[in-house]
Order: sequence, then structure tokens, then C-alpha cells
Amino acid sequence: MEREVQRVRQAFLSGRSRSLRFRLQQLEALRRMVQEREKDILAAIAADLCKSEFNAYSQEVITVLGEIDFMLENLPEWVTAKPVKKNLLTMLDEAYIQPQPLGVVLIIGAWNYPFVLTIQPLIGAIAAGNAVIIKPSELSENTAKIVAKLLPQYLDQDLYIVINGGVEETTELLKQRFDHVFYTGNTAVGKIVMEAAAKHLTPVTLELGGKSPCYIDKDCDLDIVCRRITWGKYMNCGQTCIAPDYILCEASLQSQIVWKIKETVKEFYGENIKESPDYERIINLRHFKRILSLLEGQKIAFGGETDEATRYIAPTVLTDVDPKTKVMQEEIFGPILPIVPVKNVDEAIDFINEREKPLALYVFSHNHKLIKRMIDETSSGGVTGNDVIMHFTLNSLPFGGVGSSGMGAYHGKHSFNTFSHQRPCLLKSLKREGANKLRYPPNSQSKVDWGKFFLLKRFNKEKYGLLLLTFLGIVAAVLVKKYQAVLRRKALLIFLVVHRLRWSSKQR
Ligand SMILES: NC(=O)c1ccc[n+]([C@@H]2O[C@H](COP(=O)([O-])OP(=O)(O)OC[C@H]3O[C@@H](n4cnc5c(N)ncnc54)[C@H](O)[C@@H]3O)[C@@H](O)[C@H]2O)c1
Ligand SMILES: CCCCCCC=O
Repeated sequence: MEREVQRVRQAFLSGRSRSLRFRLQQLEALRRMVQEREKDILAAIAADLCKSEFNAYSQEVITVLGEIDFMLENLPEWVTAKPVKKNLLTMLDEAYIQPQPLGVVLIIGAWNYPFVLTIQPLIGAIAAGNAVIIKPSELSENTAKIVAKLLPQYLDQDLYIVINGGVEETTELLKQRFDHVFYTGNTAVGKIVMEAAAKHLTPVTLELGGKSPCYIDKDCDLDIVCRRITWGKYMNCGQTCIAPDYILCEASLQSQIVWKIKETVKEFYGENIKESPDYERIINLRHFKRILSLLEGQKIAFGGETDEATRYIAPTVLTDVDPKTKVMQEEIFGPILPIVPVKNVDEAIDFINEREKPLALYVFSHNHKLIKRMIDETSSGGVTGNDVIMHFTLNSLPFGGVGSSGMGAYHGKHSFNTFSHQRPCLLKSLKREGANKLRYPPNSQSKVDWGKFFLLKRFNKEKYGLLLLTFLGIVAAVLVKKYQAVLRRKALLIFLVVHRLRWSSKQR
């Protein structure tokens, strides 16, 4: 492991990942990989999650291709140094922010969207000029294998490598020194990752989970609301980090919601859900059993059918759920949707605020003010109003958690920033030493007053005239510097005119 990391570091130190041209080439190669090997990628995702090619393409591949296109289009602008505002002391200097790669980045992927959750951070890390070690999740072993097979065929083989393995390999990897660790997965492992990174003072991005609430106001079109929730909850068999975890609504809405979700499930997956190509399976037996245990003692309004052999759990809704029961204590990450009755929006807000900060929050209402109030009075990684999941798809929005749902964010420019160091640069001249004398010892009241003037723009009234004079002097100096060529030409002109006038008067 140590040797592998060393090899990647040496490749980074060669400097070749830094040029804009190289980054664009690698991103184009990655795009080619996705396009040319699409069938293999879709087959691997299908084998891991029992997912149709259509779903694998629209939930994972489209996002990856969109992200690459977005980077290719914007990277030339993002990599350029950005001049910044200056103060009176630095007005003749050069001051700018230069984004630079961090170095060697470790990306630890998750299994539930095994392709996009591994490749999308990789795109950001390449765009920012880093070298990368990718550790896909061992739970989605087919996608892990295809990623390890394809990447070296298209990308620089020393700068970007894949290491496959489970907890043991990840533990070993985490002992190494990285310049950034980007982890997607559960909160408990997030703590392990952060602790390991802290030993090297390595910054981390933690894309974690949590119980994302979904509040339904009574002022709503319930047909539309339930269709959108059904889509987001049962997509990928509920194994989506930002799936609505539970519903909060007034008790009187419960039966209508149950009925409408049931009807929508029929519309989406047909009478025999098991036969639907659009309905996935639970990743493994451990998760299957964990999800089943959440049903114990609950009132199942519909669903609840299971099949251990195929790890099938039907879309299920629970009503009148007691917040103290197990299903409300941990992230469900499966196709079970509890409804917790609340009296009103105030109680819903309190309910959310009494718990850990979730990765996503969903609010449905015709009342825009109510949605804004929910946003103002709660906290979550992201929000979608009157829909679910969709904030993930907009790469101008940073995607990430807050509190126990994670730290840091990515997607689009936010990925580029996550994997870059924003290096502040100030370039001074060795001339104009006069102004610098202000900061050299011995210090004095007069120097402090000058400092106040230059940095805080505060005047000492007695010295007002003097300061004003200095200021005008500086302005004049700046103008002279800026218009040097023009002034020189003007002076020459004046000289020639005067000379000519003198000459003509002598002639007369
Ligand atoms: N925020 C997001 O973008 C996002 C996306 C997907 C999943 N998630 C969250 O991830 C969770 C589900 O994923 P998971 O945790 O089952 O994924 P997982 O078990 O696949 O773990 C993720 C990674 O952590 C590694 N790992 C597991 N145990 C480890 C240990 N003890 N030490 C070191 N490394 C270890 C695995 O090898 C894997 O690469 C859910 O909570 C979900 O909400 C979050
Ligand atoms: C439509 C794609 C959703 C991906 C969500 C990622 C977290 O699990």
C-alpha cells in the first residue's frame, strides 16, 4: 500500500497533472471511456443492484457525462488566477488568488450508486490537477472491478489508480499520508476516516447520510406530492442517501397519502412489482435483515412483502409511527416509508431540530412562505421544495451534508474548489521602500496613525491635511505610472511647440 501511494506521489511530483491541457485531455479520455464502455459499466451496475440499463444510465451515467462536459467547458476560466481588491498599502502591487492542486487525493466510494459516487469526485480531483487513489466500495464488487479494469486503459496509469478491497485494505490505506480524503458512506465510518486523516492533518470531505425528513403541508396537491415522493423513496429500492426517510404531516392527511402512494406504486411498477425492471433489490443479506428488523411492531399500511432469496422488499408505508421506535432511530436506507403525525408546521420544525442535521430536507406546500420558513428555521445539507432528490442534479448547487450528515461539498465548480488550494499571492516590487518603513521598528504613535490611515482609512484630525496630501501624492503617482507613455508624449509635444514658437519669434 505504502509503495502504491509513493508511486502516485512521485507521479504528482513530476508536475504533469498540473497543466490545463493535461487535465482537459484526461477528462476527455474519461468521457471516451464512459461512452465506449457504456455496456460494460451498465452491466456491472445491473449485477450489483439488479438495476435496468435505462435506470443505470439515467441515474448514474448521465450525471457523470454531464459533469465531465461542465468541467471541460468551464475549467479554462476556473484555473486562471483571479485578481483581488487591494488596499492603499498594496495598490501598486499585484494581488491575486491562484487555484492549485492539493496533491494526492484518496476517494473512498459507496455502493448504492457505485459508479457516479466514485467517478464524480474523481472528475473534480482531475480537474483541479491532483493525483488520485480510488477505493470503490467492496459491496458493489462488479462496479468496483470494472472501474479498476477500465480506468488504466484510458487515464494516466501512475497518476490515477484504483485499489480494491474491504475494511482491511481501507484501514491500511488510511494509515498513509494524503493531501485530501474524500469519503462517501455512513456516519460511523466517517468518524474512522476523519480520525485517521487527523493523524496527518489531512483535510476531509465527508459525504454521509442521515434521516431526511419530508414535511407535507395540508395546502398541497396530494396527487403530485405523492407521485414525486414515491419516485424518490423507492428509486434504487430506497438505497439513496437523499431519499425522503420519513414523512411528517397532520394525522388527517395520512390515509389519503397512503392511498395515493399505493396507487402511484401500481402505476410505476405494475401489479407484480417483483417483475418490474424498474424496481431494484437490497444490496446484501446484512442490509436486507437490518431493514426487516425496522418493521417489527409497526403498523404496515401497505407493502411489507419480502423475499430473502432475491433480497426483495416491497415498497412499504407505515402509519402512526412512534418516534421512539427503531425505524425512527436510524437511517432506513431501504423501501420503507414511515409517516409520523404532527399537529402543525411548528411541531414539524421542532421535530426536525431535536434530531441530528439531515442530509436533505423536503417540504411540500402551495404556500411559498411556509417553505421559506422551514428553510430558515431548520438546518440540513440541502433542500428541495415541492420535490425530492432534484437538488442533487443541479451542478451549480454544492452537494454535501452538515453536522452529522457530513462536511464539505462537491459537484461542478464546488468539486473544483474542494480539490484545490486557493493560494493567495501578493507580488511586491523591491522599490518604494519608503512606504514600508511604517512597519519597521521602532514603532511610534505616528506610525500607528499612518497604519490606521492606510489600512482602516481612519483619519487623525490633526494630521488630516498631511494625510490628504499624501493620499493625493499617491493618487498622482498612480496616475503618472498609469499614463506614463501619454504624459511622455504630451511633454514632448509641449517641448516641440515651445521650441517651434521660440524659433519662429527669432526668425521674425
Ligand atoms: N452523502 C452522500 O453522498 C452519500 C452517498 C451514498 C451513501 N451515503 C451514505 O452511506 C451510507 C451507506 O453506505 P455504507 O456505509 O453502507 O457504505 P460502505 O459500507 O460501502 O462503506 C463505504 C466505504 O467505507 C469503507 N469502510 C467500511 N467500513 C470501514 C471501516 N471500518 N474502516 C474503514 N473503511 C471502511 C468501505 O470499504 C467502503 O469503501 C448511508 O448512510 C448513506 O446515506 C451518503
Ligand atoms: C439520481 C441520482 C441520485 C444519487 C444520490 C446519491 C446518494 O445516494
